[in-house]
Amino acid sequence: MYKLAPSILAADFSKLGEEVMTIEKAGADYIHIDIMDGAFVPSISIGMPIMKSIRDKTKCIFDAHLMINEPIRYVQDVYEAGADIITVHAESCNHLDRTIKRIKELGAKVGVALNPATPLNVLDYVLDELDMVVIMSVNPGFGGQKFIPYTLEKTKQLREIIDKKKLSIEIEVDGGITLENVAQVMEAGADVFVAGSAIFTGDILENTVAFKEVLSHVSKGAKSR
Ligand SMILES: O=C(CO)[C@@H](O)[C@H](O)COP(=O)(O)O
Ligand SMILES: [Fe+2]
Repeated sequence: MYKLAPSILAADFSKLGEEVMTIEKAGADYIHIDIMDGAFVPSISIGMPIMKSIRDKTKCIFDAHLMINEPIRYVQDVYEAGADIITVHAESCNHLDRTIKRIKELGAKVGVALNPATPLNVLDYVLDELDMVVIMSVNPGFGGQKFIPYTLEKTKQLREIIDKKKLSIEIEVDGGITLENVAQVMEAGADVFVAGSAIFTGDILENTVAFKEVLSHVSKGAKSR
């Protein structure tokens, strides 16, 4: 089953609780929460108090995407704020293996994100420890950027590796996904689709329903998951 993970980075924060309830009603699977530190990425976004404030508004899975240097310093706080899946960037961890183990010890699911230019082989020795790999299809730091087409090939390669090893790891693709290009991302082999501006610009309910409609149809070449 394909999953939709609206990124609240593009939400109207003055009515965040309401918007989260709207996307849940329309079928969102994960709530994607982008946490940025102004150091690993240029921008600063939101943190644990905001996560906590919406935790009781929805039963959706909280998918926290940490764009912060040395995220090991904060994984416990993020978990306690309500994260179900905690994703760290391979590029931001001095000790990726230790960071993965720490997240698992907490009882959260663990994801590792790769910037567009980071090769897949950085995951060679840790892949079977992971619940999710996040292929960044934009350079992290901002919503509303254009999808980088070469990340489709990277997604296909990762799909092949995961299938060959018979691992049950979700592939999430994050950045620049729209109703126009989502079918290509499905065909490349992704399981989870992050969409920020494409969900929160205009009618949130209609946008979410439209994405769910596309994701419920297995397009030519795509496998049913
Ligand atoms: O992690 C990031 C950006 O760094 C993403 O989660 C974006 O926030 C997705 O937003 P759109 O590209 O869909 O507007
Ligand atoms: Fe993200």
